[in-house]
Amino acid sequence: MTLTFYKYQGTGNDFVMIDNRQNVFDKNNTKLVAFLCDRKFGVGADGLILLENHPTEDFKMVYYNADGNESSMCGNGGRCIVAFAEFLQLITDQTTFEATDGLHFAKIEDNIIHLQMKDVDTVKSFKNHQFLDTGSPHHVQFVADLAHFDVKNEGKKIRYGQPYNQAGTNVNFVEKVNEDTYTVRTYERGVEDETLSCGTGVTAVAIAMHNTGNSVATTINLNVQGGALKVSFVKDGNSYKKVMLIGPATQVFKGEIAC
Ligand SMILES: N[C@@H](CCC[C@H](N)C(=O)O)C(=O)O
Repeated sequence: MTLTFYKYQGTGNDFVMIDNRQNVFDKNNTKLVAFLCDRKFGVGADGLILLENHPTEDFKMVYYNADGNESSMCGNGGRCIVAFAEFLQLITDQTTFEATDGLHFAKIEDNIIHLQMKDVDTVKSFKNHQFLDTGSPHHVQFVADLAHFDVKNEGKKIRYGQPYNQAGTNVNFVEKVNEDTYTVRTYERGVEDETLSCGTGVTAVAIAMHNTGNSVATTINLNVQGGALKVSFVKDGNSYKKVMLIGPATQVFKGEIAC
């Protein structure tokens, strides 16, 4: 069988994107997803995303990590699928779609995707880190000299260590640039490596920085390995609402692969 796919990237977090409105894709084939994401034997990507029909909203997003398993929300993937929906002429400049963590509103302004993320009601603070769920689970921790930090090995220890164990977490290492700007490097669960950017990760960092009093700003700039993102939010009591992940999403190429 020959499969038509598109490749997208959002600040360097890259995805195989498939239009599955005609149910062309074998959704339970973990090995096929892992093969397509394999950088040596397949297309190569951090994850694979299916765009599917939805009974009431514009479309449905189904997200798989590079290891082949369906996973929780992907923020950069969410921005990329909005760009893909516009490319397919399913939407114009705004949309509501369903992902694993619920409905997401998004708008496109000057080619930049503004994706609303789920509300965050709980930020758990520990001595050296914070833990929160922004659609996916995130450990947030300051480190010194982030540019030379061993993200892969230190991230892996935390991801598989207590209290996360096998279910795991994504791990974000952070350095402050100024009051409203941070540099972030992320070890991603399901990729089991550092990625160039993680959308739910920078969202978690922005909220954690506000929650811990490191920033009073409600729009935070995040520098990642693959570019720059912004996260804005409104603090309402103990909750973070109207959380927006803002940044570019680009189609890289279209292809066909025998599988
Ligand atoms: N790259 C993503 C996060 C994808 C999910 C994550 N790997 C997990 O399984 O928790 C993003 O941009 O948010």
